[in-house]
Amino acid sequence: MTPPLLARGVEVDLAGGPVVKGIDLTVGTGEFVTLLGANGSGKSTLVRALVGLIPARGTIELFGTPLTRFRERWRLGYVPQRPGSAAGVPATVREIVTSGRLSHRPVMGFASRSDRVAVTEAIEHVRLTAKADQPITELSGGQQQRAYIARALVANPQLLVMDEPTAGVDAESAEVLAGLIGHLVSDHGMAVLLVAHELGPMRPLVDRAVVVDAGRVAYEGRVEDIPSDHPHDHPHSGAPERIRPVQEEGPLG
Ligand SMILES: Nc1ncnc2c1ncn2[C@@H]1O[C@H](COP(=O)(O)OP(=O)(O)OP(=O)(O)O)[C@@H](O)[C@H]1O
Repeated sequence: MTPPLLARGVEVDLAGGPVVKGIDLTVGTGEFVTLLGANGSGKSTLVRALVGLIPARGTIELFGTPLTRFRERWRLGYVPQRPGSAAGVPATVREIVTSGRLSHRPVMGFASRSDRVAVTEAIEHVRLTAKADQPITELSGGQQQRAYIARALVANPQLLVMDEPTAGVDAESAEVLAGLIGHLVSDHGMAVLLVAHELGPMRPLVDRAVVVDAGRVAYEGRVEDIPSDHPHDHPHSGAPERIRPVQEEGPLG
């Protein structure tokens, strides 16, 4: 079966030089793969290349189609790292989630009844119904992250790519997210690529871990078998979740 994601020999250069140095990665249908690695190892850069946000060399195919020719955007959901709050008048939760249906609509089309139903359901799934019409800026960090996840999920993607969705979010939000993702993987066969420092409640969902070190794959296999000398926050270490500074990056995806 054609995998949702197939990457071979992916290389990315940023201003300072090579950051991703020849990575092979496959995510199969219904498979949950996590990308682990130390800060600055290239995980975010890799996933941004995989979803087409930045240029890369090598082969990247989504559902068997080369990335450059991939048009079925609804099949891919992407939750970027720590979306910053919007400047100007902040959008409500419902508006943000509705924007996730754009890939289902004709250009400039109005939201259909099915769009509205899908949006209401996605907001319910991340348990934000009571906050649906509040500006996103009035929500906690964890609730904001849930809204962005609802936006990624409202199009019913078959591959969901998430960049540290639970970094710095409250425990309840992390649990809600893990429950929801687990349901979508087991009942709908959604594939997941998760960048994480701490797996937390997502850990039981993981099929395969890929540890990135200095732009290369240093380990691939079961989470339980990751050698402890690999430079990442080892899942057995019990280290507290690292709270990282909010990045100056607008919401994408
Ligand atoms: N826009 C950019 N221009 C130049 N260099 C960058 C840019 N973004 C990231 N880098 C550098 O690329 C390297 C990899 O960064 P990246 O964010 O991909 O790592 P990461 O593994 O996701 O780290 P973290 O866990 O901290 O998010 C780092 O050295 C970083 O400083």
